[in-house]
Amino acid sequence: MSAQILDGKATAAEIKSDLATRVAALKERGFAPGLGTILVGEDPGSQKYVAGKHRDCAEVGLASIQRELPATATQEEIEAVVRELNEDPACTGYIVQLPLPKGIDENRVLELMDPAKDADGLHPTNLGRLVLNEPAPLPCTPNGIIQLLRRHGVEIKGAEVVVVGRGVTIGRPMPLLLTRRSENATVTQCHTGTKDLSAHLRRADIVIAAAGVPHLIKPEDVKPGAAVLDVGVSRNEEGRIVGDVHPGVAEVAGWISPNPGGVGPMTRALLLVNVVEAAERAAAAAAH
Ligand SMILES: Nc1nc2c(c(=O)[nH]1)N[C@@H](CN(C=O)c1ccc(C(=O)N[C@@H](CCC(=O)O)C(=O)O)cc1)CN2
Repeated sequence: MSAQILDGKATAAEIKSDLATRVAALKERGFAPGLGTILVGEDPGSQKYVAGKHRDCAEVGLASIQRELPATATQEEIEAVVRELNEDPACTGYIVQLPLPKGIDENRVLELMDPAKDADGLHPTNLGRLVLNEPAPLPCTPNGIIQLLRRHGVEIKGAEVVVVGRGVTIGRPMPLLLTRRSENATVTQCHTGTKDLSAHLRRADIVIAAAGVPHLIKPEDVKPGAAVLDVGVSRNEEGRIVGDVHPGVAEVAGWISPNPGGVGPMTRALLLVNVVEAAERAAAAAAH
């Protein structure tokens, strides 16, 4: 068997094309949404992701506002930029690129953001709204994974899903999205403390691998026909991405997301969705 591809690049392109039409409609009504980014330090991966977010903005017609600080920036200097974007009317949504340099209290920075401008859905208020089933911007990677599965016709309802990882951007929020009534999946969350990861994986209809451990998921761990999403980003000596999923898994799985070209482009597209949806809500509120 050779798995079908969950093509994130093509799916993200479809989403962006729809967003371009919606942004043009907002502009005609006098609303010009803009995405802000705060990047601290010179991590090449983070620089690349942020550059990609601004390219996407240009593609769909969103304004973009970039703030860059050196790796030596203090907590106070970063918080000053957060306050500035909270007040800037041209910036209708923004993100703080993670991770922040060592020594910076990431949670304090996220908590200082205006939740109404939180384009990542990672502010504690918005994560709380998600828990309470209230409308909120959804965390971009988990939402990107759901959209990727839906658009390829992979059945989520009733599926046994194993999420490997418990980080703030993917592992923690992923089960919250999957267990909403609209998805109705049954989720097992695995992590470094899980005793027999392989036993959990072999039962899964859908595997979401976000551990950051190169080739952690082997062909013998995967149930034949399962959908396997690789969100792991490690780099080899040449700087190339090595995912959490061993290439041999493609011979066993029914569906597989390439890495790169799978979940990454979806993360970026769903970020734009959050910005456009917030602007559409503001436009609707102004009309009443
Ligand atoms: N504030 C946030 N920080 C981080 C997030 C996040 O969602 N919000 N997630 C990751 C990084 N990330 C988004 O910021 C991200 C990761 C990967 C990609 C992407 O398009 N990857 C390409 C490959 C690019 C490459 O060659 O390196 C792909 O998968 O095809 C976009 C965004 C951590 N930080």
